[in-house]
Amino acid sequence: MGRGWSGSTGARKRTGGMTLPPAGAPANRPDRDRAAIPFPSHANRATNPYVRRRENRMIGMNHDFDLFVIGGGSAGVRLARIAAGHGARVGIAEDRHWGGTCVNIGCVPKKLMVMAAEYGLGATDARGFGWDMRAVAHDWPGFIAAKDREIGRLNGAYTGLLERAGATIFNARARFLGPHTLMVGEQHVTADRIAIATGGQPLRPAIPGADLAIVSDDAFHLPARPEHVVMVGGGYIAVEFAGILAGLGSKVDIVYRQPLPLRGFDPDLRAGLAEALAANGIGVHHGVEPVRIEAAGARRRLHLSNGHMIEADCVFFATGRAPNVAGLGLDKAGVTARPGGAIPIDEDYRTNVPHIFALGDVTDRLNLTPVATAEGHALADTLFGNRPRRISLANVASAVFSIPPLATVGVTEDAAPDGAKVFVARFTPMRHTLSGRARKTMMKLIVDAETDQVIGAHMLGEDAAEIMQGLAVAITAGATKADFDRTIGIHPTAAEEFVTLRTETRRVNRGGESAKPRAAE
Ligand SMILES: Cc1cc2nc3c(=O)[nH]c(=O)nc-3n(C[C@H](O)[C@H](O)[C@H](O)COP(=O)(O)OP(=O)(O)OC[C@H]3O[C@@H](n4cnc5c(N)ncnc54)[C@H](O)[C@@H]3O)c2cc1C
Ligand SMILES: NC(=O)c1ccc[n+]([C@@H]2O[C@H](COP(=O)([O-])OP(=O)(O)OC[C@H]3O[C@@H](n4cnc5c(N)ncnc54)[C@H](O)[C@@H]3O)[C@@H](O)[C@H]2O)c1
Repeated sequence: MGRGWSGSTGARKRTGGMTLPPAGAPANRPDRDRAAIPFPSHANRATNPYVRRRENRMIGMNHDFDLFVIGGGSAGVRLARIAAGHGARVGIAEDRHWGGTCVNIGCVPKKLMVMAAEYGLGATDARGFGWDMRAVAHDWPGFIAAKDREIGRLNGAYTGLLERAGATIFNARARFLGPHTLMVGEQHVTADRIAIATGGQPLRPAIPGADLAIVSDDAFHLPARPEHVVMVGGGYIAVEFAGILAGLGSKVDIVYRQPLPLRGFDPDLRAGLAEALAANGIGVHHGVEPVRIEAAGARRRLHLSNGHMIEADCVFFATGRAPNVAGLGLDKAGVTARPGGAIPIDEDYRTNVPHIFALGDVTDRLNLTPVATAEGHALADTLFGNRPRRISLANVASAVFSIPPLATVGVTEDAAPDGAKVFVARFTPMRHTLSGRARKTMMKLIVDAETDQVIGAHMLGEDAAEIMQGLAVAITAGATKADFDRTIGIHPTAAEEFVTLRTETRRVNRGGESAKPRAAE
């Protein structure tokens, strides 16, 4: 390379064999996290056909790197370490936190916070099982410190993974100077190929006083739990943090524009979640928008489109995210982006400039960590692993870690083909027969009437995310309702309901009303 990668960028490089956790992997599963992917790094360079081909032809040898990745989040880290493992000369820049949104200010700390809230609610529920739980109190600063220690451990794990895979890491911001040239911190770097994996950031509505609100980035480091919070938005983050904060003892109001939360999810899940929010003591204000925020000392007044005002300690915007492209210098490289910043790509993650790729949230397709990591892995295998492949975004399961959680895979009832069969079960889960908590579980299957294939599965209730992962395998494999019916359940579980749904609740009827009334549920 002819240059030393040290100094102001803080770049480091080490090589060696490697095992590692996937981005966002829960840290309490060390054995599973140690994926059996060896990274003999430079040994790979001798045997890897891509490297041999490239070195034979000397393609790209006048550039510093075969691949430079901008962004060390879920997509970028996976791409960089797999590409380096295939023997490519890889550089990667991250200017904020290794592991990106998911590890630092997203999935992982959020899930720890959900768990914290669930312990408190569980302690209350335990009374129904004979436990004396009089002294239940939560130590917010203690919990945040414990959470931060775990996130710090994961940050170190990510840089370690990259270094041991043989990638050169830069603790610096990168921007384009030209199609093959980047400014990384204070250094010029050139690369044969460049991947943009810069993720996204929270959006604030353009209303007066918007800066008086917090966004999800702030919520992970609040010095104290706000006593009263107004969540604005009805999406993933709004309902997840409403559950977290209410579970930890805050008074919570949630304000959203639609009649129900979680637009795009199955209508029964949405209705069930709205009921669950209210049952958790959350004030639900639907069909309204925020119009302005004003400060009243340390308190905040949120004025709404219906003329009402809510005064609280904190207004929390969870009103969507926008791709991170500001200051990237896309124009210098000739890369085009859509008006909101999303970078359009083809099926092989190529932007309009063939040697520049984009993946993960910056493309604003399906903004989930497992999608970002799968894209990174597929791109690395395609470019450097002699294994061209694409991933399918059909039947990607997802979960919302509300309290209770919900999870989904495949089509919703709204999107199901005419005549599809709908099976619904709604019941009080066993634990709440004794806890006394007014909480229902809802499960639903949607079956194609012609092929008998199960084309959608939806659940609201405890363990929904854990249960749905297995159903996603069945649906991806094309399981039919007859396959579900011949599967013997595990008793006593809630999950067994998915294999004992025998009575059709209704049919999708695009011509008018559903064939059977919803009351049949
Ligand atoms: C609160 C919250 C909760 C979430 N929960 C879940 C969940 O439970 N499950 C799930 O699947 N998904 C969840 N997500 C979504 C998930 O976090 C994202 O889909 C995922 O992180 C996207 O990965 P990425 O690599 O595309 O981007 P990111 O993880 O955002 O990584 C991009 C990185 O690029 C860096 N960067 C940006 N510009 C530059 C530059 N010019 N130079 C150098 N570095 C740069 C950024 O600092 C960032 O670290 C959640 C998101 C949020 C906000
Ligand atoms: N469990 C998970 O997998 C998980 C969790 C959190 C986030 N995520 C990802 O992160 C993305 C961002 O999450 P999010 O909750 O911020 O976005 P979202 O798109 O899920 O929801 C945004 C909400 O804000 C509302 N909104 C937008 N502009 C508004 C305005 N001006 N005034 C009032 N309301 C407005 C929308 O109607 C919607 O209800 C998600 O779409 C998802 O891809 C995933």
